[in-house]
Amino acid sequence: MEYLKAIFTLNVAANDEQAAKDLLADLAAAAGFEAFEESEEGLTGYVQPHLLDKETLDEAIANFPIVSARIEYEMEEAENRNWNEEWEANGFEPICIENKCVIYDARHYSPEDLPANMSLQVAIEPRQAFGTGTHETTRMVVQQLLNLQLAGKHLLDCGCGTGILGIVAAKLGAESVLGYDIDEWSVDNSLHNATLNGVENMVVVKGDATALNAEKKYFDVVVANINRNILLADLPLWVEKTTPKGTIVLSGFYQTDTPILVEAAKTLGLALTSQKELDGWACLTFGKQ
Ligand SMILES: C[S@@+](CC[C@H](N)C(=O)[O-])C[C@H]1O[C@@H](n2cnc3c(N)ncnc32)[C@H](O)[C@@H]1O
Repeated sequence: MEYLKAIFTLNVAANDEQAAKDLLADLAAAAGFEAFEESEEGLTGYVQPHLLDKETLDEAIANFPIVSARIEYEMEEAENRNWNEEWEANGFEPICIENKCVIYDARHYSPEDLPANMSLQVAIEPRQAFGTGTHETTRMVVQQLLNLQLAGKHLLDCGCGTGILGIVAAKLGAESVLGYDIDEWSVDNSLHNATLNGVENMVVVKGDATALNAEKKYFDVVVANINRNILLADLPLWVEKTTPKGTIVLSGFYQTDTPILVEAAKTLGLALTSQKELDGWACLTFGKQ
Protein backbone atom coordinates (compact mmCIF):
# COMPACT_ATOMS: atom_id res chain seq x y z
CA MET A 1 0.00 0.00 0.00
CA GLU A 2 1.22 3.49 -0.76
CA TYR A 3 1.18 6.40 1.66
CA LEU A 4 1.43 10.11 1.12
CA LYS A 5 3.72 11.96 3.43
CA ALA A 6 3.17 15.46 4.79
CA ILE A 7 5.49 17.64 6.88
CA PHE A 8 3.89 19.85 9.51
CA THR A 9 5.62 22.90 10.94
CA LEU A 10 4.53 24.18 14.33
CA ASN A 11 5.29 27.71 15.42
CA VAL A 12 4.89 27.52 19.18
CA ALA A 13 6.88 28.24 22.31
CA ALA A 14 8.85 25.18 23.49
CA ASN A 15 6.68 24.67 26.57
CA ASP A 16 3.52 24.52 24.44
CA GLU A 17 5.00 22.13 21.92
CA GLN A 18 3.70 18.80 23.25
CA ALA A 19 0.13 20.08 23.65
CA ALA A 20 0.26 21.54 20.13
CA LYS A 21 1.58 18.25 18.69
CA ASP A 22 -1.16 16.26 20.42
CA LEU A 23 -3.82 18.62 19.13
CA LEU A 24 -2.40 18.57 15.61
CA ALA A 25 -2.26 14.75 15.65
CA ASP A 26 -5.96 14.72 16.58
CA LEU A 27 -6.84 17.20 13.86
CA ALA A 28 -4.92 15.25 11.26
CA ALA A 29 -6.54 11.98 12.37
CA ALA A 30 -9.91 13.56 11.57
CA ALA A 31 -8.57 14.23 8.07
CA GLY A 32 -7.55 10.60 7.55
CA PHE A 33 -3.90 10.54 8.72
CA GLU A 34 -2.85 7.21 10.22
CA ALA A 35 0.46 7.97 11.85
CA PHE A 36 2.86 10.64 13.01
CA GLU A 37 6.59 10.37 13.38
CA GLU A 38 9.17 12.77 14.67
CA SER A 39 11.75 12.87 11.91
CA GLU A 40 14.68 15.12 11.08
CA GLU A 41 12.38 16.91 8.67
CA GLY A 42 9.86 17.69 11.40
CA LEU A 43 6.53 16.27 12.43
CA THR A 44 5.68 13.86 9.63
CA GLY A 45 2.23 12.47 8.96
CA TYR A 46 1.23 9.61 6.67
CA VAL A 47 -2.09 9.10 4.95
CA GLN A 48 -3.39 6.73 2.30
CA PRO A 49 -4.07 8.94 -0.75
CA HIS A 50 -7.74 8.02 -1.05
CA LEU A 51 -8.37 8.69 2.67
CA LEU A 52 -6.95 12.24 2.76
CA ASP A 53 -9.67 14.75 3.56
CA LYS A 54 -7.70 17.87 2.65
CA GLU A 55 -10.59 20.24 3.23
CA THR A 56 -11.05 19.09 6.85
CA LEU A 57 -7.33 19.40 7.47
CA ASP A 58 -7.04 22.89 5.92
CA GLU A 59 -10.03 24.08 7.89
CA ALA A 60 -8.84 22.59 11.18
CA ILE A 61 -5.42 24.17 10.77
CA ALA A 62 -6.95 27.52 9.86
CA ASN A 63 -8.99 27.39 13.09
CA PHE A 64 -6.13 26.11 15.25
CA PRO A 65 -6.17 28.65 18.08
CA ILE A 66 -2.72 28.48 19.69
CA VAL A 67 -0.46 27.68 16.82
CA SER A 68 -0.03 28.29 13.18
CA ALA A 69 0.85 25.15 11.30
CA ARG A 70 1.92 24.70 7.75
CA ILE A 71 1.53 21.52 5.79
CA GLU A 72 3.57 20.94 2.67
CA TYR A 73 1.29 19.35 0.17
CA GLU A 74 4.15 18.18 -2.01
CA MET A 75 3.69 14.68 -0.78
CA GLU A 76 5.87 11.70 -1.41
CA GLU A 77 5.09 8.06 -1.51
CA ALA A 78 6.13 6.21 1.60
CA GLU A 79 6.87 2.53 1.88
CA ASN A 80 4.18 0.10 2.96
CA ARG A 81 4.30 -0.19 6.75
CA ASN A 82 2.16 -1.32 9.59
CA TRP A 83 2.02 1.83 11.70
CA ASN A 84 0.34 -0.06 14.52
CA GLU A 85 3.06 -2.70 14.70
CA GLU A 86 4.62 -1.67 18.00
CA TRP A 87 1.27 -0.86 19.57
CA GLU A 88 -0.26 -4.10 18.32
CA ALA A 89 2.71 -6.04 19.76
CA ASN A 90 2.04 -4.57 23.21
CA GLY A 91 -1.75 -4.71 23.02
CA PHE A 92 -4.18 -2.21 24.52
CA GLU A 93 -5.58 -2.05 28.03
CA PRO A 94 -9.17 -3.33 28.40
CA ILE A 95 -11.66 -0.53 27.93
CA CYS A 96 -14.87 -0.43 29.98
CA ILE A 97 -17.88 1.44 28.64
CA GLU A 98 -20.88 2.39 30.79
CA ASN A 99 -20.08 -0.37 33.30
CA LYS A 100 -21.67 -2.76 30.82
CA CYS A 101 -19.19 -3.50 28.07
CA VAL A 102 -15.50 -4.33 28.12
CA ILE A 103 -13.40 -4.33 24.96
CA TYR A 104 -10.16 -6.25 25.28
CA ASP A 105 -7.19 -7.35 23.23
CA ALA A 106 -7.57 -11.12 23.06
CA ARG A 107 -3.86 -11.60 22.33
CA HIS A 108 -2.91 -10.11 25.68
CA TYR A 109 -5.88 -10.70 27.99
CA SER A 110 -8.25 -13.56 28.61
CA PRO A 111 -11.85 -13.24 29.85
CA GLU A 112 -10.80 -14.10 33.44
CA ASP A 113 -8.49 -11.01 33.51
CA LEU A 114 -11.46 -8.70 32.90
CA PRO A 115 -13.67 -6.87 35.41
CA ALA A 116 -16.36 -9.33 36.51
CA ASN A 117 -19.31 -6.92 36.41
CA MET A 118 -19.36 -6.34 32.62
CA SER A 119 -22.26 -8.08 30.91
CA LEU A 120 -20.72 -7.74 27.43
CA GLN A 121 -17.19 -8.83 26.56
CA VAL A 122 -15.86 -7.96 23.13
CA ALA A 123 -12.52 -9.35 21.94
CA ILE A 124 -10.67 -7.26 19.37
CA GLU A 125 -7.33 -7.98 17.70
CA PRO A 126 -6.62 -4.85 15.66
CA ARG A 127 -4.42 -5.43 12.62
CA GLN A 128 -3.79 -2.32 10.60
CA ALA A 129 -7.34 -1.23 11.41
CA PHE A 130 -8.96 1.47 13.54
CA GLY A 131 -11.46 0.64 16.25
CA THR A 132 -10.56 -0.62 19.71
CA GLY A 133 -12.49 1.77 21.89
CA THR A 134 -9.36 3.70 22.80
CA HIS A 135 -10.63 6.54 20.62
CA GLU A 136 -13.38 8.81 21.93
CA THR A 137 -15.49 8.49 18.78
CA THR A 138 -15.63 4.68 18.94
CA ARG A 139 -16.46 4.80 22.64
CA MET A 140 -19.34 7.23 22.11
CA VAL A 141 -20.89 5.13 19.33
CA VAL A 142 -20.59 1.99 21.49
CA GLN A 143 -22.33 3.93 24.29
CA GLN A 144 -25.17 4.75 21.91
CA LEU A 145 -25.46 1.11 20.83
CA LEU A 146 -25.68 0.02 24.47
CA ASN A 147 -28.68 2.31 24.87
CA LEU A 148 -30.58 1.17 21.77
CA GLN A 149 -32.95 -1.79 21.54
CA LEU A 150 -31.09 -3.87 18.96
CA ALA A 151 -32.74 -7.26 19.30
CA GLY A 152 -34.00 -8.39 15.89
CA LYS A 153 -32.68 -5.25 14.16
CA HIS A 154 -30.66 -5.00 10.94
CA LEU A 155 -27.58 -2.78 11.30
CA LEU A 156 -25.30 -1.12 8.77
CA ASP A 157 -21.74 -0.34 9.93
CA CYS A 158 -20.16 2.21 7.55
CA GLY A 159 -16.34 2.36 7.71
CA CYS A 160 -16.20 -0.68 9.99
CA GLY A 161 -12.41 -0.69 10.76
CA THR A 162 -11.86 -3.57 13.20
CA GLY A 163 -15.60 -4.36 13.00
CA ILE A 164 -16.06 -3.30 16.60
CA LEU A 165 -19.42 -1.52 16.20
CA GLY A 166 -21.06 -4.31 14.21
CA ILE A 167 -19.71 -6.91 16.64
CA VAL A 168 -21.08 -4.99 19.65
CA ALA A 169 -24.45 -4.72 17.88
CA ALA A 170 -24.51 -8.43 17.02
CA LYS A 171 -23.69 -9.32 20.62
CA LEU A 172 -26.52 -7.07 21.75
CA GLY A 173 -28.93 -9.12 19.66
CA ALA A 174 -28.96 -7.46 16.22
CA GLU A 175 -30.37 -9.91 13.71
CA SER A 176 -27.90 -9.01 10.96
CA VAL A 177 -24.96 -6.70 10.40
CA LEU A 178 -23.58 -5.44 7.10
CA GLY A 179 -20.22 -3.71 7.42
CA TYR A 180 -18.22 -2.04 4.68
CA ASP A 181 -14.87 -0.33 4.55
CA ILE A 182 -12.81 1.20 1.80
CA ASP A 183 -9.69 -0.40 3.23
CA GLU A 184 -8.99 -4.06 2.52
CA TRP A 185 -7.10 -4.67 5.76
CA SER A 186 -10.10 -3.42 7.71
CA VAL A 187 -12.40 -5.82 5.88
CA ASP A 188 -10.12 -8.76 6.70
CA ASN A 189 -9.72 -7.60 10.29
CA SER A 190 -13.48 -7.15 10.81
CA LEU A 191 -14.09 -10.71 9.60
CA HIS A 192 -11.32 -12.01 11.84
CA ASN A 193 -12.75 -10.19 14.89
CA ALA A 194 -16.29 -11.36 14.12
CA THR A 195 -15.06 -14.97 14.17
CA LEU A 196 -13.12 -14.31 17.37
CA ASN A 197 -16.38 -13.22 19.02
CA GLY A 198 -18.47 -16.06 17.61
CA VAL A 199 -20.49 -13.56 15.53
CA GLU A 200 -21.91 -15.38 12.52
CA ASN A 201 -24.49 -12.91 11.23
CA MET A 202 -22.08 -10.20 10.07
CA VAL A 203 -21.21 -9.70 6.40
CA VAL A 204 -18.32 -7.36 5.54
CA VAL A 205 -17.58 -5.97 2.08
CA LYS A 206 -14.85 -3.78 0.66
CA GLY A 207 -16.03 -0.51 -0.80
CA ASP A 208 -17.57 2.86 -0.15
CA ALA A 209 -21.21 3.96 0.12
CA THR A 210 -21.80 3.37 -3.59
CA ALA A 211 -21.75 -0.36 -2.76
CA LEU A 212 -25.14 0.27 -1.11
CA ASN A 213 -26.76 1.13 -4.44
CA ALA A 214 -26.96 -2.58 -5.24
CA GLU A 215 -28.14 -3.45 -1.72
CA LYS A 216 -31.80 -4.45 -1.57
CA LYS A 217 -32.01 -4.49 2.21
CA TYR A 218 -33.07 -1.60 4.49
CA PHE A 219 -31.49 -1.03 7.89
CA ASP A 220 -33.07 -0.19 11.26
CA VAL A 221 -29.81 1.25 12.56
CA VAL A 222 -26.92 2.84 10.65
CA VAL A 223 -23.64 3.70 12.40
CA ALA A 224 -20.86 5.70 10.78
CA ASN A 225 -17.67 6.84 12.49
CA ILE A 226 -15.68 8.30 9.58
CA ASN A 227 -15.02 12.01 9.07
CA ARG A 228 -17.12 15.11 8.52
CA ASN A 229 -16.91 15.31 4.74
CA ILE A 230 -17.57 11.63 4.13
CA LEU A 231 -20.50 11.79 6.57
CA LEU A 232 -21.91 14.80 4.71
CA ALA A 233 -21.41 13.17 1.31
CA ASP A 234 -22.82 9.75 2.20
CA LEU A 235 -25.63 10.71 4.58
CA PRO A 236 -28.32 10.99 1.84
CA LEU A 237 -27.68 7.40 0.75
CA TRP A 238 -27.68 6.13 4.34
CA VAL A 239 -31.01 7.90 4.98
CA GLU A 240 -32.43 6.27 1.86
CA LYS A 241 -31.35 2.84 3.13
CA THR A 242 -32.78 3.39 6.64
CA THR A 243 -36.23 2.09 7.54
CA PRO A 244 -38.91 4.60 8.64
CA LYS A 245 -38.41 5.29 12.39
CA GLY A 246 -34.86 3.97 12.01
CA THR A 247 -31.80 5.38 13.79
CA ILE A 248 -28.59 6.87 12.40
CA VAL A 249 -25.55 7.40 14.67
CA LEU A 250 -22.72 9.61 13.36
CA SER A 251 -19.28 10.29 14.82
CA GLY A 252 -15.73 11.00 13.70
CA PHE A 253 -15.96 14.80 13.67
CA TYR A 254 -15.28 17.69 16.03
CA GLN A 255 -17.98 19.26 18.12
CA THR A 256 -17.39 22.51 16.20
CA ASP A 257 -18.79 20.72 13.14
CA THR A 258 -21.96 19.63 14.94
CA PRO A 259 -24.14 22.47 13.53
CA ILE A 260 -23.18 21.61 9.92
CA LEU A 261 -24.08 17.95 10.43
CA VAL A 262 -27.31 18.72 12.28
CA GLU A 263 -28.36 21.07 9.47
CA ALA A 264 -27.55 18.51 6.76
CA ALA A 265 -29.48 15.84 8.67
CA LYS A 266 -32.49 18.13 9.12
CA THR A 267 -32.74 18.81 5.40
CA LEU A 268 -32.89 15.02 4.90
CA GLY A 269 -35.79 14.70 7.32
CA LEU A 270 -33.85 13.46 10.36
CA ALA A 271 -34.54 14.60 13.93
CA LEU A 272 -31.73 14.88 16.47
CA THR A 273 -32.43 12.56 19.40
CA SER A 274 -29.14 12.53 21.30
CA GLN A 275 -25.87 14.41 21.35
CA LYS A 276 -22.58 13.47 23.05
CA GLU A 277 -19.22 15.18 23.29
CA LEU A 278 -15.92 13.83 24.56
CA ASP A 279 -12.58 15.68 24.45
CA GLY A 280 -13.71 17.83 21.54
CA TRP A 281 -15.14 14.94 19.49
CA ALA A 282 -18.87 14.62 18.90
CA CYS A 283 -21.44 11.88 18.35
CA LEU A 284 -24.97 12.60 17.10
CA THR A 285 -27.95 10.26 16.98
CA PHE A 286 -30.86 10.94 14.65
CA GLY A 287 -34.26 9.39 14.12
CA LYS A 288 -35.82 9.04 10.67
CA GLN A 289 -39.40 10.29 10.57
C1 LIG B 1 -12.38 6.26 12.32
S1 LIG B 1 -12.35 4.66 11.61
C2 LIG B 1 -13.75 3.92 12.43
C3 LIG B 1 -13.58 2.46 12.67
C4 LIG B 1 -14.67 1.83 13.54
N1 LIG B 1 -15.96 1.84 12.87
C5 LIG B 1 -14.79 2.56 14.87
O1 LIG B 1 -15.83 3.18 15.10
O2 LIG B 1 -13.84 2.52 15.64
C6 LIG B 1 -12.97 5.05 9.99
C7 LIG B 1 -12.95 3.86 9.04
O3 LIG B 1 -13.61 4.28 7.85
C8 LIG B 1 -12.91 3.82 6.72
N2 LIG B 1 -13.23 4.75 5.62
C9 LIG B 1 -12.70 5.96 5.34
N3 LIG B 1 -13.33 6.52 4.30
C10 LIG B 1 -14.30 5.66 3.92
C11 LIG B 1 -15.31 5.67 2.92
N4 LIG B 1 -15.45 6.70 2.07
N5 LIG B 1 -16.15 4.62 2.82
C12 LIG B 1 -16.02 3.55 3.66
N6 LIG B 1 -15.07 3.48 4.63
C13 LIG B 1 -14.24 4.52 4.75
C14 LIG B 1 -11.45 3.78 7.14
O4 LIG B 1 -10.72 2.84 6.36
C15 LIG B 1 -11.57 3.37 8.62
O5 LIG B 1 -11.51 1.99 8.78
